[in-house]
Amino acid sequence: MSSTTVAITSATQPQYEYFYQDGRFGAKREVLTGDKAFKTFTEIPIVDLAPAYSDKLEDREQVARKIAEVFETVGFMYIKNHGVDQAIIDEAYRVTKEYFDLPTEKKMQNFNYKNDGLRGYEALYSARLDERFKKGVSDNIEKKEGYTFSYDEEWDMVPPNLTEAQRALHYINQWPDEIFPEFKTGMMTYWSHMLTLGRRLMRLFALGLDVNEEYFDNMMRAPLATIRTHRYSPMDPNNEDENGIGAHTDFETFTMLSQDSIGGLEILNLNAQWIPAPPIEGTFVVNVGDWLQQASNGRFVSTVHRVKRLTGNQPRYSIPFFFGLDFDAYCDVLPTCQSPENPPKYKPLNIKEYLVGLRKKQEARLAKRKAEVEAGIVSPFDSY
Ligand SMILES: O=C(O)CCC(=O)C(=O)O
Ligand SMILES: [Fe+2]
Repeated sequence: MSSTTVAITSATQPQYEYFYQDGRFGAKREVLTGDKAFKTFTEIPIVDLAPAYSDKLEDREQVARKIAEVFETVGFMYIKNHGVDQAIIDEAYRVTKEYFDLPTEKKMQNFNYKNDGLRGYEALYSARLDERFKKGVSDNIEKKEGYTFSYDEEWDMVPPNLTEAQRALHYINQWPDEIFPEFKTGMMTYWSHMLTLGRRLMRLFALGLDVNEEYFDNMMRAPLATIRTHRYSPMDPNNEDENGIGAHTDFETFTMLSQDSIGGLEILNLNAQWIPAPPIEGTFVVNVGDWLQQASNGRFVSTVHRVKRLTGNQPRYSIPFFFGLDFDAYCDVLPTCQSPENPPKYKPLNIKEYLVGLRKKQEARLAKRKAEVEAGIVSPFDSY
C-alpha cells in the first residue's frame, strides 16, 4: 500500500503599498514581515537645529552629521529651535483659515487652472495622487483644497541679481488682492522666513554630504520655492473613498512642513509599514525629495508619505514649503557621493528640463481635469 502526501503550500501572494512618484502612478514596495523584514525605522527623530546658528563650523558640522544620519535612514526628521518666530507661523495659519472660509465663488476667482504655473486656488478634490484614481474608483478622493504660490524676488531677504532671462523662467503668482489682501502679506512673510531657513538647511545638507557649505549656494539664488497651503475637510463617514493625500514622494530637493494639531501624516518604511508623523509643537517636519536623493546618489532617501483618512469633524491645515533649486541650475551627483565602485545612478539634474518633462507626463491628466471642471463633471464648487 502506498500513501501519498499532499504538500500543503501556503503560497501567500505578496502584498504591496503603491505610491506616486516622478509624475506617475505605479511605484510599489512589498510589505515584508518576519524573516523577510529589513531592519528599518519605526519613528522619526527630532533634530535640534540650534547649533546650525552657531558661528563655529564644528557646531554646524555636528548638526549636519546628525541630519545626514537621519536622511540616510529615515529621510524625514522633525526640527526644533528652527529660528522661525511662532507669531509668523500663527499668522500664516490665521490667513489660511480665513482664506479657505471664503465662499467658493470668491476662491475660484484665483482658480489655479487660470495660471500657466498652476499657481492659485486648488479646488476641492483637485489633487490626484491616490493610486485608486488609476483604477477609476472615484473622482473625489483627496478631500483637500490648496493655495499654491512660489518664488517672488520682492519677498526674498537676499534678493539675487537676476538677468531678464532668469526672471522670465519664473511663474507669476496670483493673489486675492481685492477681496483679502492680508492673505498675501501673511503667506509671503512666512514664505520669506522659510526660504531663509531653507537656504540654511541646504548648507547643512552640503556639509553632511561632505562637500563645502557653499556647494549649493549658486543653485539657490532664486529657487523654485513653492508653498501649497492646505485645508483638508472633514471626511464623510458614509463615504469610505475619501482620503487625505495619496502616497507619494516630493519631487523637489526637500520639504519643510508645518502641520496643525490634527495629525494624519504617515511615512513608509522599508518593510512598507506606515509610521505616523504626529504633530509636535514648535517643530517643522523636513523630508528629502527626489532631487536631493539624486544629487546624493541615493545616499539621502526620498521617503514615501501620505495623509490618511481623517476622523472627526475638524478640518486639518498644513503648510508645506517645497524647496527646489534655481530653474537654470544643473546639479550632477555630488563628487563625494560617487566613486568607481559607486558610479552615479542618476543623470545630472537640469531643473528646467525636469520641470518641462514633469509637465509633459502630467499633461494628459491636467487636460482631462480641466475638461471635467469646464464640463462641470467634478464640481469645483463642492464645499464641506
Ligand atoms: O499635509 C501634509 O501633512 C502633507 C502634504 C504633502 O505631503 C504634500 O503636499 O506633498
Ligand atoms: Fe508630500
